[in-house]
Amino acid sequence: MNTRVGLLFSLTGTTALTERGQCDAAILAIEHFNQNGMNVEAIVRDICSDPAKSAKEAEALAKDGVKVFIGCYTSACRKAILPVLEKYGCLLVYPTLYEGRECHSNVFYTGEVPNQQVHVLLDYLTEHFGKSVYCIGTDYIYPRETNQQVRTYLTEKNGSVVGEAYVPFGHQTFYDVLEDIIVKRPDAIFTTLVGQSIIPFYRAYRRMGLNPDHLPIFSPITKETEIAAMGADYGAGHYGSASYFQSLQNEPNLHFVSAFHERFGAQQEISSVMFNTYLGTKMILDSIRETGSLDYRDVFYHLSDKKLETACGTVLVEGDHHHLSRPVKIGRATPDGQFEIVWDSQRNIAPKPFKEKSREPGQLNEIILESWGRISDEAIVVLSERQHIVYMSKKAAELTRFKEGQLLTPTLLQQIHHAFEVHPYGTSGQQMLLLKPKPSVRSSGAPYQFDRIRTLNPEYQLELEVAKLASQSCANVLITGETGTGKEVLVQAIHQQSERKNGPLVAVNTGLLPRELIASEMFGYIEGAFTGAKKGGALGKFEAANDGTLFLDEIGDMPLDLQVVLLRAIESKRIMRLGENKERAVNVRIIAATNRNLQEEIAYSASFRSDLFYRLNVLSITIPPLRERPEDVEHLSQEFLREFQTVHGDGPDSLSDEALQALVQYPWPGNIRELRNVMERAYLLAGRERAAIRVEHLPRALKGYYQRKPRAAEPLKQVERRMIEQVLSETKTITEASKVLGITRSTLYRKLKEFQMTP
Ligand SMILES: Nc1ncnc2c1ncn2[C@@H]1O[C@H](COP(=O)(O)OP(=O)(O)OP(=O)(O)O)[C@@H](O)[C@H]1O
Repeated sequence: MNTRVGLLFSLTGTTALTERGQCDAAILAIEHFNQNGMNVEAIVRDICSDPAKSAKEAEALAKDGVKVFIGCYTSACRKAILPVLEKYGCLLVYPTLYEGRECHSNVFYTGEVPNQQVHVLLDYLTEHFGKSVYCIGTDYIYPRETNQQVRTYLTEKNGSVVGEAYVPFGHQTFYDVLEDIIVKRPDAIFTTLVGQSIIPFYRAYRRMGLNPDHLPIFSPITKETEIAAMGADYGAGHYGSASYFQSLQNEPNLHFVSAFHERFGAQQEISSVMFNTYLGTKMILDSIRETGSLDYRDVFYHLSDKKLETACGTVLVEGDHHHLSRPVKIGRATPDGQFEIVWDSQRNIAPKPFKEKSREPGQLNEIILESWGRISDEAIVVLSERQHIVYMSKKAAELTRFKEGQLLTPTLLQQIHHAFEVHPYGTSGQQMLLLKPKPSVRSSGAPYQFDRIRTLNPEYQLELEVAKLASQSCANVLITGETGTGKEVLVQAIHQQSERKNGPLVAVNTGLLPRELIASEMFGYIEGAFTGAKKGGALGKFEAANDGTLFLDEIGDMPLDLQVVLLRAIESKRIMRLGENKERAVNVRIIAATNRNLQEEIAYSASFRSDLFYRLNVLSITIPPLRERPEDVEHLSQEFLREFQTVHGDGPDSLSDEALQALVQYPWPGNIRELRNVMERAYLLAGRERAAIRVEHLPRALKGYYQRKPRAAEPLKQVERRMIEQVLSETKTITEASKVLGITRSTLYRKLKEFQMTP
């Protein structure tokens, strides 16, 4: 057999560190193959970690009759040569772990895919260290795709990615990223850095005094070769996963290691990508010899379902997509640069290059959506039929704390409507929401005044008196009330009637903002303060509200450490922009709002600081939920009908008795906001006649309340019990349920006990 094989590896360039060993492994496999009287010629081409060069070199060799290629370490290089493989009918042995989602007819994949390597690492990590992870990677296809899968996988396990950073190929300084990691306090770091950058990253980690026992680094890439290059001390204690480790003590491996050392020197470390290169080269050459054909279709047909005993255990070629089923291990690096096996699958793990994410199938084209979401500045959220978030664009992730896989409960949906202008697309099946932040400065437009806030409820009337008093003072105010009860409306009225009415009213919703953005949103930053900081810096909400009112919505969701900073700013009336050490005086009046019981949180879970609470709670106003003031339902509904006449044109101007009865008896978990939405829907359904809204115009959930026993017959406790039951059935954990219900976990547990319910 006289065959030429093109070895496409980077012998120079940023990934040469790893690829040189792969090239040696391919050469060794070819030499071993030739020992049986064969004559395969290896033609080595340096692709310099450059996709364009990879395609150029591959094409030149293919034109010259080369049919078999081995290499192309990065996914970018692999994808670049696919058109060449198709054009000239060549095959590629791709011997590197990668992100999956590919099954090309001309490629034999002998590296691991995420379910064989990344998922096992995450399982181990979450079991032993915790569920919050910081992802760092080189900025190209593999790390971005892999980290997306990390995010999805962790979400399924109720974990989270608390930070994510990408650096260009060859990046050398990591102190900024490590500082960010320290601030975000993850339980572990997950790195998909490749090439030369791996070395300074692990070294900087050590030099910053971090300790692998408390904050270990997990990597599918950093193995014996990379650890040898950085110095074994720097790698010790960190984790990697693969099917193969040099330290495996089985016969085939002892034989392989000794052959390798004999050929390339005893100092040469052997990593899994090198073993996978040796294995792939050997398997493909054996197959070519056995079929006597260089046609990739014959070769793959012959290889399909082939089983082989190897140094990493039994491997099996999955015929329909040319990936390997294999056992997998997790290793912890030891001070001698090797890996001690801490976990072993002990059985084959089948490759799932297309493992569905936890997404439900739908009509929206995922690929288009993902590319659009990556490049556009739109905040896009896609909901499944069952109201789970199945996709979020980069911008949506930046602007909200939502996670893919999360259930968008009615409460959360209402919060979205509160903070964003929401443009929905699609009515059945999946629904796409385009979110545009509402302007935070609310002094323009037609803000609410006290005369528009009417109530027939005596308790609320007293609270409104306090609110009017508050508008005449400059004391801080804390407004408590369930979502949609009209807290913001009240803030507008207070501001409008205060002496600051000509100044701005600026709102910050700390409940929706990702944790890492809260400080910069509130206090602003200077240019260069952090990666991604805007040129010229940015003004924070405190400064934007100068001489006006700052409305801190969802204050109960503010992380504890930021509560300290906020308290300092409120007390000193001075703020410091991020990255600057100059203090600036600010003159703002603070009105905070929450739907939680902060006193209970202080007492039971210490999740809110009492000093901040007392600083904010100088004047406190509680808005009763709508179900406790059924006397307000009728006049609010009438008010909405009048409003819709102006907005939508002619339509119904009254309510039938039955419809009103249903409205009065319904418990209104979404309060006035929900009532407004229900009325708008009914208004549009009822048509242009000036008739009355009837029960059939109401949503299904409300129809059942018509002709029920009067509300008084359904005690409040019963309503409470029913709501808890409903939320528990829609959520996965007590923490999630308590958030949706707007009460603390301890309160929820108490109520479960009281109602004799099990979570
Ligand atoms: N007194 C009222 N009269 C008419 N509409 C009202 C009144 N109070 C609230 N609304 C309407 O109800 C909706 C919710 O009000 P608002 O945003 O003030 O509630 P919130 O308590 O701040 O909600 P969240 O807790 O979700 O932030 C808005 O559409 C608002 O216009």
